[in-house]
Amino acid sequence: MKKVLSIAGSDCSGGAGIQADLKTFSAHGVFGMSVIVSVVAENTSRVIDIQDITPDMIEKQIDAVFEDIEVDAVKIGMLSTPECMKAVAKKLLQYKPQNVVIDPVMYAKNGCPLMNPTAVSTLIDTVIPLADVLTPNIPEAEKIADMQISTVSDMEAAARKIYAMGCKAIVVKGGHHIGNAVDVLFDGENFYHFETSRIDTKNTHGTGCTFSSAIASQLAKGKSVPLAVESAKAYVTMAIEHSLAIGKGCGPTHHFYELYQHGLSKE
Ligand SMILES: Nc1ncnc2c1ncn2[C@@H]1O[C@H](COP(=O)(O)OP(=O)(O)OP(=O)(O)O)[C@@H](O)[C@H]1O
Ligand SMILES: Cc1ncc(CO)c(N)n1
Repeated sequence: MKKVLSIAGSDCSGGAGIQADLKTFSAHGVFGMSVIVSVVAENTSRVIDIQDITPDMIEKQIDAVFEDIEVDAVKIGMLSTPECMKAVAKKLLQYKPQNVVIDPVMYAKNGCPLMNPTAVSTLIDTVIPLADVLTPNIPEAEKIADMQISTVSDMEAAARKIYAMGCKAIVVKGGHHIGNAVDVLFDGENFYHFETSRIDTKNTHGTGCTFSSAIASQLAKGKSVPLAVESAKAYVTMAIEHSLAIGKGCGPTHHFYELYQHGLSKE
């Protein structure tokens, strides 16, 4: 069985973060592991507080996994401060895992900040160059590329600009756009567009976590980057179609075995 590690924050309400990652891994039939970087007291409506795990403890969790288990892919989510980023980057440079998917989480769906704004330069200098696939949403891509994004060609321009920062491929996600949900992948050579109709729901908490974890799962199983992104887009679309009206705010995506079994090939 392929083994995939999530390095991310914990969402106690279960819809995003480490919890969404582990559910996505299970639905893909890969063995999920987790290194917790921050504990977030949050729900579908708001973030109440964040407690970062110490850099030393982040490093020790990563050591515990890598000294014992062969890791086929890593998904990285919320890294709230430069200190957390540096601890994770140091260990990635030490263990050099394959198939690193980085979701540069800055805000929750309800608009609450999850990354300290002063950490953007550390994200660019130390984290982005470690990504095989980077998956910013539009507001994140705007911050990283320092430009406004209003059209699909702006998404392409931002993808080029961020690619030049050292990641091997980038997907600018179109969940925050209007009209169809278009994601733009750039691998340094080609652009690929993955487009679906926009699903009319407010229950999109954790879509980005679901998408990046699905990409990591598919890369672990040997798919190329474009095929892994295509399949992850199909997975997250189904997970949004079946999303749950849980809580008072933006409800979570749904991961269930039947969805995987009937909707996607098991491979
Ligand atoms: N309403 C929607 N209908 C169809 N697809 C959507 C919708 N919202 C998001 N998506 C898709 O979900 C995936 C995640 O994109 P999105 O931009 O929502 O990520 P995100 O903002 O990082 O998510 P989050 O921060 O909640 O984890 C993308 O493939 C995007 O196209
Ligand atoms: C812990 C965590 N990571 C990521 C997100 C982004 O949705 C969230 N809301 N919470």
